[in-house]
Amino acid sequence: MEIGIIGAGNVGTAMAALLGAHGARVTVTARGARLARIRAEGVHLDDRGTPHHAAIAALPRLDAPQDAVFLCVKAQDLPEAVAANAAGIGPGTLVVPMVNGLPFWFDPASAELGAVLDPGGLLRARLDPAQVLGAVLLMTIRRDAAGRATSTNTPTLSLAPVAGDTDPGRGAGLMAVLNAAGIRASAPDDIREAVLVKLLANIATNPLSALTGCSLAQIGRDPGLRAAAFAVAGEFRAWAAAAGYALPSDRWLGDLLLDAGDFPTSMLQDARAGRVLELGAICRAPMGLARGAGLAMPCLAAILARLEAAPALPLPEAARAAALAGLPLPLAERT
Ligand SMILES: NC(=O)C1=CN([C@@H]2O[C@H](COP(=O)(O)OP(=O)(O)OC[C@H]3O[C@@H](n4cnc5c(N)ncnc54)[C@H](OP(=O)(O)O)[C@@H]3O)[C@@H](O)[C@H]2O)C=CC1
Ligand SMILES: CC(C)(CO)C(=O)C(=O)O
Repeated sequence: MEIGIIGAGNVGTAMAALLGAHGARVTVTARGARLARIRAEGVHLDDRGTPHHAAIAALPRLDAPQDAVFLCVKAQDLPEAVAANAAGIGPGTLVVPMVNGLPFWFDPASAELGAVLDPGGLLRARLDPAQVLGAVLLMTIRRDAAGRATSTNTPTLSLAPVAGDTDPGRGAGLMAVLNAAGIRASAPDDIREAVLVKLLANIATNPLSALTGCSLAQIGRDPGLRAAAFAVAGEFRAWAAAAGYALPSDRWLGDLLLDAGDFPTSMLQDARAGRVLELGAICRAPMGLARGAGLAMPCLAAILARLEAAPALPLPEAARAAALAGLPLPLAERT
């Protein structure tokens, strides 16, 4: 099986190292200095103390159809990445967008989602829903200046077709390759519900971490930050309940924060590096759906307004308390 990995950031590097080190035929795409370094040194992952290294093919863009392609870019970069790698995606290629947030395939009929997640309609035009496997990745990954990745929890991937009429077994071969590489891959009963469960963690923590510079465990330990995270989670859960999904409790979220330790969320990593934040898929798309259902998300809206008004991100520690003051928390979350 030929596997293409588009994007050699945190997720792409970790996937390429695990798959490549376990004998899968992998080609990764990268740009500039990162491409040169992968060609010279391969890809490296330290997975909870176990090193994985693979010398794999690296190209600026895929040049031949693959059996499966993992899209390991930020959600807002998906259209450009798919267009640039069109030669690697044939009609028989399985396409796996490894993005956080609401994915473009979540509700193809929603114009509201399309406007945020696939503004030019390129993803819907180029990708047949029957070839897309929805994915939810549970992994905490970061990289050092040399591009070597470190991950601190068991790599766990939920994977399933997104179109109702696709053979649910499609992707079974890919699943076997992933499991052989130590990635715990399985098919959830409902891939959309799995997306929302992960999104509960992201929507509650990523913007808050980018604003304040705090890790997941810091958010879990600090009463003010935790209250804000739980307030956003409550707003999101209310929309999900109206849409027919029961999401896990604040207790689940609190445990996740403390278990994750001092991990800087992917959005905090972006804020520190001055990169575009993944706010469309993680915040604006769900807010749009909630708005459409007549539900407001005032605490999330206030955090977004503060992110937009911040002169630089994350805010210095001295400015943290002022940034959190006056957030519209429900009574239950006020300390
Ligand atoms: N970090 C984590 O622990 C986790 C992240 N996620 C999610 O996974 C997704 C990927 O995140 P992550 O790996 O952290 O992101 P990174 O920013 O680390 O990596 C993104 C990669 O995409 C490349 N890229 C950007 N635009 C394009 C393009 N147009 N064509 C080709 N390549 C492109 C970048 O290359 P360049 O550097 O050249 O710009 C970079 O290598 C996100 O949705 C994130 O939220 C999910 C679970 C955990
Ligand atoms: C680890 C986690 C769940 C944090 O919210 C994540 O997915 C991210 O950092 O983007």
